[in-house]
Amino acid sequence: MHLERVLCRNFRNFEELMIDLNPNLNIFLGANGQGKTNFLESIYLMATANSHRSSITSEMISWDQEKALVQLLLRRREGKIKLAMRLEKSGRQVEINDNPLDKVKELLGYLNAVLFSPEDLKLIKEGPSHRRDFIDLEISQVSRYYNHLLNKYDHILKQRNNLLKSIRDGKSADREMLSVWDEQIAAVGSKIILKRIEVIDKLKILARLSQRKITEGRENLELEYDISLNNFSKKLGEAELRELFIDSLIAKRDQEISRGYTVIGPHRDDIILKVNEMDLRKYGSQGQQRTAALALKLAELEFMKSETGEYPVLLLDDVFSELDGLRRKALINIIADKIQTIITATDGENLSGLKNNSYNVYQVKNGRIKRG
Ligand SMILES: Nc1ncnc2c1ncn2[C@@H]1O[C@H](COP(=O)(O)OP(=O)(O)OP(=O)(O)O)[C@@H](O)[C@H]1O
Repeated sequence: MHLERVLCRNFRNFEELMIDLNPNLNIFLGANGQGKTNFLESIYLMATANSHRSSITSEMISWDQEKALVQLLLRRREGKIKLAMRLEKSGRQVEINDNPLDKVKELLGYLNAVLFSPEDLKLIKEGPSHRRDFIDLEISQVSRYYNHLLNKYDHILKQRNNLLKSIRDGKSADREMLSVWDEQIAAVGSKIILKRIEVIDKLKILARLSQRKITEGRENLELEYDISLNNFSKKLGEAELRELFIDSLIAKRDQEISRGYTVIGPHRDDIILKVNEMDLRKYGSQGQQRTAALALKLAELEFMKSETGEYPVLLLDDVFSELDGLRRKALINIIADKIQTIITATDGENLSGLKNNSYNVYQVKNGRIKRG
């Protein structure tokens, strides 16, 4: 798939912007703070229905305005699609081919995009929530049903936590109601866990391949789902996993009541990353961590291709200056003509290897973008 046109009106520092993109490579150059990341944000917002920088709609609207619009023309194998998001301080509305959708999340699955930015090192270095978000966002882009499960799980978790707090604080003694929530959280949570494991099994093969390629066979990257339920075995089917989930909740009853929240479930799980059998987060060098972040992103591209039959759009936010020769080469080889890529950089210094393709260059200055 590729984007043909991006239109932004009163989005961040863009008053009115209409950019026609090259189906292969697009390079956006500009000094710091001119609007390069804002441009990528407008695209990623349409892929994930959320900004990667802020969940607050009003922050994306130009400061002196009440409303903003982002509109994309997308070409997929089955034809052209027009996606639009209208942002107002009170919320967002989305449209597909000029037809409004009921929920913003229904935008998921039309535009698939992979974003790689220096921030992605957090995926390796920081806490489990970054890795959970990574896997959840990735699956949500190819499965609206999975996203629906996540929303349902969040809702059940909140209700269950409220009840646990009330019991702890002596405001409620409704332990029977707790059993009802146990059933519900286990039913939805088991589905989420099984899907994550299935996807991680695919990703680990792809990421391992990428890591070996980038390091010329020196590093083996491994990914493993780290589940918070005791006695879990990969052989369990959905019904058995649900039973195990409920039993585990019952075993944790006193602990959960004294803490006032749910201590096990997919919201507490993690992904363990190892290089050559060593825990990457704790012991990996900066270089190994950067390579793994890149390998995961490359795996994400291939995973989406295998799920949807088309490569997603690749957004690279100022990453070339941070990559060494080998990693840069690996990324350039992947991009080569088959994936529409949108790159931002402060200058073209590290991008020379890319320019064999057909490409457009744009200059970004103070919220204006000009080709050439
Ligand atoms: N809601 C908004 N309304 C108007 N301007 C905004 C808004 N949000 C951010 N900006 C402006 O956008 C600019 C930042 O743009 P952006 O983050 O795209 O920078 P960049 O070109 O990617 O630079 P860098 O290379 O430093 O990342 C800043 O000048 C900021 O003041």
